[in-house]
Amino acid sequence: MWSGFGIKDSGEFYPVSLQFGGLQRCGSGRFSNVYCGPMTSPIHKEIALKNAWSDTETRHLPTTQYPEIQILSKIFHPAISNLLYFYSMNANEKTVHCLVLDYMPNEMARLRDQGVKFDILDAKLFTFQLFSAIGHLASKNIVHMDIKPQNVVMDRAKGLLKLADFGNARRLETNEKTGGSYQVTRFYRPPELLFGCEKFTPAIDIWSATCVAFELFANRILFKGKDTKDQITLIIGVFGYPTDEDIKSIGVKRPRVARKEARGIETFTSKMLDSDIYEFMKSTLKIDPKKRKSAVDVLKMPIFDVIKAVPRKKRSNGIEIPDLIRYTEMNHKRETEVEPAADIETTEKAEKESKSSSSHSGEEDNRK
Ligand SMILES: Nc1ncnc2c1ncn2[C@@H]1O[C@H](COP(=O)(O)OP(=O)(O)OP(=O)(O)O)[C@@H](O)[C@H]1O
Repeated sequence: MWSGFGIKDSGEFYPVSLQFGGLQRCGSGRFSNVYCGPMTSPIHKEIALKNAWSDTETRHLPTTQYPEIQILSKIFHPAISNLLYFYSMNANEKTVHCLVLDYMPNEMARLRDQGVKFDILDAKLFTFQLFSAIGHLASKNIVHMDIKPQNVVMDRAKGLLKLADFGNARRLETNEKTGGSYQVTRFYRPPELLFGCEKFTPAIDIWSATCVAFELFANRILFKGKDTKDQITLIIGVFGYPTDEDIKSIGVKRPRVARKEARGIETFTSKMLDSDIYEFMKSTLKIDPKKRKSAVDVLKMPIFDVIKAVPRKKRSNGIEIPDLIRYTEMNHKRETEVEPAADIETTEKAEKESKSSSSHSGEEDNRK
């Protein structure tokens, strides 16, 4: 039994006792272990438990103020691996923040590495969900900042997708700088960051999500640069050297790479014959982030008509396309169990109890 917190619709936390069945490790990151299995109390549900720690200035923060928890407590959407509960524990003199998240059985990057190919209908279905997730984030002034296949989890059989890993996500109003070229995994990094711009904008996620969508449609990585310069060269090879207007709008110096004529995204692959797919990509892969279509506008494009068609189409596995009608709504209510009224005293008590608990699996003790 763990003393942790639930999250109210308002984003406030309330104390709650948490219990799990046998959890198995199902993923890991540089500063996290992820376990999957059943939660048995206060609700019965398959969950992913992310045990995360940090080696930066955030390492002594109380769990309620841990940035990933702060961000996740402000969002809730069916295409996001939502934070359901959280608690903390001490391991090796570190605070380990334990996030109870919506679970999905497949990671997109692993499917890709296993050679799984998506047909056009499924690629559209998953792209629609990815863009509805970032539409929700933009409506809450949040930028994910690390959209890539490793952070996209799916239930491939049911045709469902969720965006995961909010460890790099930022709120726009904080006015922090992005750190330019070092943010967002290289293949998915938009031109403005490659050129050294340090502003956060939701358009960063639009570029990255389109690169992920391209992988769903074409089964290969769009821009696989060896380093920052090579990444810029590959992008310029398709869209041409940035115009003076683009450079001025982004507010950076001209990139020092050879000038190239634009080949255009259509010539990049001959297999994707559906012109709606190119229209979508042309509207989101713009060098100037201000010219990229927003996620909400992307969701209205003809590429997704087939996903919205009634009666719902059957996918190649014989299962109907899931009902995504509510995905374009940006305000979803959290499905909470009983919500005991949280007063400050009980919240502080739960945090103390939670901190004094020992490691969930012991593995976090051995990782630095
Ligand atoms: N909700 C989930 N359902 C299923 N698996 C998940 C879920 N969340 C994360 N995982 C798995 O755990 C892995 C690591 O999770 P996550 O990316 O959140 O950790 P991280 O520490 O931020 O990783 P990194 O260091 O790569 O940024 C994911 O790549 C995925 O395989």
